[in-house]
Amino acid sequence: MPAAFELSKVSVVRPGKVLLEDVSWTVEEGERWVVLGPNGAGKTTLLQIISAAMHPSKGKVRILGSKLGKVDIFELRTRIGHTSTAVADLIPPTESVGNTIVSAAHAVLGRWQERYDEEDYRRATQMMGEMGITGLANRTFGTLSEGERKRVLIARALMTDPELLLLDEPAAGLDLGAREDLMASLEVLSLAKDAPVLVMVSHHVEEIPVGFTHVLMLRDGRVVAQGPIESTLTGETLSTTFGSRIQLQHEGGRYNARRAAYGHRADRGDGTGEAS
Ligand SMILES: Nc1ncnc2c1ncn2[C@@H]1O[C@H](COP(=O)(O)OP(=O)(O)OP(=O)(O)O)[C@@H](O)[C@H]1O
Repeated sequence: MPAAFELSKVSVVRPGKVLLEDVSWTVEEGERWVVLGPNGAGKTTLLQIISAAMHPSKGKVRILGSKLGKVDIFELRTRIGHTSTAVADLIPPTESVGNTIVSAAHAVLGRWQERYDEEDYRRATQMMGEMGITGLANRTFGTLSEGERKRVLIARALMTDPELLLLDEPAAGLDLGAREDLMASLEVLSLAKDAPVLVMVSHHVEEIPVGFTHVLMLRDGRVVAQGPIESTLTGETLSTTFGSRIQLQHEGGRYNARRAAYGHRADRGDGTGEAS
């Protein structure tokens, strides 16, 4: 089976600024990745590359078996789900939740006169169930809380049964309860056998749902570390990525991080920490 996507020595350069430098990254079927990094590290730029929204200045990109530059990107994009605040901003506030989700079948934002069949409605209902928002079907998008909107966007992105689902900071701006509700929905999704390959961008280890398998850490456009989350996400790699001595704890499949107390080594956290 080909990799879900493969980046080889990818750089993105803009006048006076290197956004990504020499990034090589392969993601296989069945993997769930979190991309961590501080503000300005290049995370959104990386998602733009793998969503076929941007071409690199240098390097090679293969997405879902096709080489970027030699494939119909409009066809390719229909196989990729993408949620971000930019997508949310395009949804008319008066659109119902049900229509916001079902209209993904025609790749439109805001329902007009398209026709949908039984299967479209069945799938929209199923996705609302999976994201725990069935009760919101008749509400308008503009009246939803931030947490409810995030789950509607994910249900919409899942509507077309994408092979690759990209989540750009899905928990940003959520309160603790809404974040944990979203984490529960993402945990169900990440553990589902038929789920798409998942790539989630975040600033916070607390926002990594149970079931995520791999991590890529970025700083100043360069990869600090990447690999299986258990062995790659450590106090040491987090400290290098965020430029601060960080202590990591891991319990019940979830992570939390804080500044390392004086005398603690910023090392892999298993709840004990080590004095140096
Ligand atoms: N067209 C451009 N020209 C110059 N610099 C750019 C351009 N687009 C993005 N940048 C810069 O590139 C860097 C990486 O941006 P990007 O949005 O990918 O980072 P990010 O990791 O997603 O950041 P954040 O966490 O703050 O959203 C930032 O410093 C940004 O200001």
